[in-house]
Amino acid sequence: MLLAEKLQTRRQGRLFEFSLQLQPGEIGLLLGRSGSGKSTLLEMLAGFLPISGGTLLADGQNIAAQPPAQRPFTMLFQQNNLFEHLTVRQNIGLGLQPNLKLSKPEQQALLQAAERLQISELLDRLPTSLSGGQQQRVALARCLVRRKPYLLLDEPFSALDPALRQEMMQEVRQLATEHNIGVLLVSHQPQEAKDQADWLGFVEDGRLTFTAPMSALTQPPSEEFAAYLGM
Ligand SMILES: Nc1ncnc2c1ncn2[C@@H]1O[C@H](COP(=O)(O)OP(=O)(O)OP(=O)(O)O)[C@@H](O)[C@H]1O
Repeated sequence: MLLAEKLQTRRQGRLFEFSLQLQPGEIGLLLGRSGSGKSTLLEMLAGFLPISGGTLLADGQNIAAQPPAQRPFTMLFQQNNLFEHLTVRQNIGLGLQPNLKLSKPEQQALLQAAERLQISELLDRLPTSLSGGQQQRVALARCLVRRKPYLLLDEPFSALDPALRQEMMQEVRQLATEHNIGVLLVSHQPQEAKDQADWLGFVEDGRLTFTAPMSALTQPPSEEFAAYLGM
């Protein structure tokens, strides 16, 4: 389980402080207005921002001082996840070996991930020749081969059309369940993401002010949240 308690950082003098729990195999959906701090939370977890206070435990181990590469996270952004001069095969391979010298089992893992994400026939193409949806599948395949227990998704599908966004969300749901990966997903499309999420968190002014299991969410709990949802 991932556990953050009063995890703090400062940006431009502003305090961000987050507490949350994420179980393996669970998808937590993070909503909130632009600038509220959703990306900041993911960047703190991933180790891209200095932590100035609080606790960060992954499966009981304190990971707050670990560099990003050693933390149990892989992160996927809205775009620019791929190296344009490398083939799809090489882009996925980077998740296994930075020098791209893959052992036989690693090559096998790469092929399995490509098959799992239905991109086997794209392996020798360059990312620029792929559609946005195909590119995000390649990026997801790289996340998958890294075999990290937690996946941080920062609006990864927002550039895709609605049908494709739904399809990719279903894919993430299946990957989370099959591989027992805990997923934190930032999305501005709550209606589309909510069916696949286990719980929802609302970020306001640098804090997670509200979390609830999806099943318990019949009415938005605060005026601010209702306003965000346009209700
Ligand atoms: N690289 C940065 N350097 C300094 N301040 C930043 C940086 N990125 C974001 N901020 C500031 O931190 C605050 C929170 O930004 P953050 O990107 O976490 O919000 P967000 O909720 O993810 O917004 P959005 O939904 O627009 O992506 C904002 O006030 C923003 O200006």
